[in-house]
Amino acid sequence: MDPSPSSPVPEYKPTKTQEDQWVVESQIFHNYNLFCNSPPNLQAVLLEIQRDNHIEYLMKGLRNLGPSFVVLDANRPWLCYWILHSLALLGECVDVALERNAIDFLSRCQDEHGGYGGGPGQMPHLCTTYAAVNSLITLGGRRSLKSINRAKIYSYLRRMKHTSGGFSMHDGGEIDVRACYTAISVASVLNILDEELTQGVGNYILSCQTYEGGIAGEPGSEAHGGYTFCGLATMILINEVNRLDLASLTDWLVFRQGIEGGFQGRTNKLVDGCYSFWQGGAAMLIQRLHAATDEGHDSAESDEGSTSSELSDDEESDSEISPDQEEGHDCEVDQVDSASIPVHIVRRHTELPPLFQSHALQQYVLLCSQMEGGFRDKPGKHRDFYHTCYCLSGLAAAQYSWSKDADSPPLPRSVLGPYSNLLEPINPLYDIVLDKYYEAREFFTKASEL
Ligand SMILES: CC(C)=CCC/C(C)=C/CC/C(C)=C/COP(=O)(O)OP(=O)(O)O
Ligand SMILES: [Zn+2]
Repeated sequence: MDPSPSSPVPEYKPTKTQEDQWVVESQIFHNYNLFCNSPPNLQAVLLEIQRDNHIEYLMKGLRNLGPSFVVLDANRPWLCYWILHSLALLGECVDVALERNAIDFLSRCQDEHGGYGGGPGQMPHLCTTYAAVNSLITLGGRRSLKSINRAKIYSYLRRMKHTSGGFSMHDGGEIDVRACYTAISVASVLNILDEELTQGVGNYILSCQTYEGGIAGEPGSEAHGGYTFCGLATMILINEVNRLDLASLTDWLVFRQGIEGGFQGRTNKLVDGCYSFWQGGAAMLIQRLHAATDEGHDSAESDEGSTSSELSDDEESDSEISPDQEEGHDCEVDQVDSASIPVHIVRRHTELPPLFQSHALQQYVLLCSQMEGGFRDKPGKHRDFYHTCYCLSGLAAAQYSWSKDADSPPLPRSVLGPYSNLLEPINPLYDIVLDKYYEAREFFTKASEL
């Protein structure tokens, strides 16, 4: 039927997001076309991690924080972490002078009542506390680890604890899933996690899982990759992951990978290199949870049959799943030695393939986010240390998401490009390079025994 002249078909007007999507897709596919139409020797170069350029960019950034890290802003512990962790992923150490400078600067950010601020004299904040602690662990060594005042951090975390079960980002600050993650991650890695801190956290995170399956920043908000990583990692660290609807979380997460190869942070938004870690790291955690329950079984069979992702505190008791856990009900935190969970996560490997298209993600990071030094969100954007850190962390998550066991490196087929692209392995729960995590674990276990 002809449309009536009195009601003409409205002119099609794309939304701003659709227009952005077309521009981004055309830029991304331009990069991919360039790659496909290049001779093999050039293709090999395009897929290579430009290690030297990245190291130069990162070292310059570290030095530019100032001889005494005097740049004025509230983000310096974050800058330290993003740069130091990126260097560690690339297998690079910093020299003694820079290391001392970083330790001294971070010590000056430590508040007299506990926690770290964005700079010396600034109010302590959970995000900068997380960034400072992860930086000092990444630097490693006695001097660095000893500089962290665990007793005061514990009292700071207790002060940030809110009656809702969550945490405030700072005195009088907002309560959200980031605050839960940063508080629990710091407490866990420093070996000061106890029931006073974990109480009610699971309920709070659970109230943030949305109808889509992902996790939002606060109850009633939209599911987002950043918060999904934070919520999932927190639930694993407090040993309550079983309470989440992991099936719908997994569905939501895997559909966030776009045809561009990268991940988007939320439905109908653009892909962005930093979600390589927030989504890719979360996918790696879910895969490790499967490994935890699949151990000793045929993976395909147990993939269908397993209903619980609860982690128990020793290898033998892995099969002892209580009827409650079997049905996915609440679990009892105090039965479990939460301190052993982070090691279980990194020790358990699986022959299950990654939950996402690992090569496609690596291709996005290498061909679209990688610059002559540093990484970016997407073509057309500038590089920065945040995206460099999370593109590299996501790349590591993709490379290590398919290895046969904890002690063997990934097979060459898991690594896109030359095998020399392989980065250092991480503990995805904290996003800390694995050998630095083990060093800190040993140090803070002994510190507790004293
Ligand atoms: C450890 C720690 C503190 C983690 C933080 C996690 C994290 C990255 C949260 C994301 C915050 C957020 C709502 C971004 C949306 O930005 P946007 O609207 O610009 O981006 P989008 O379009 O991709 O959603
Ligand atoms: Zn981003």
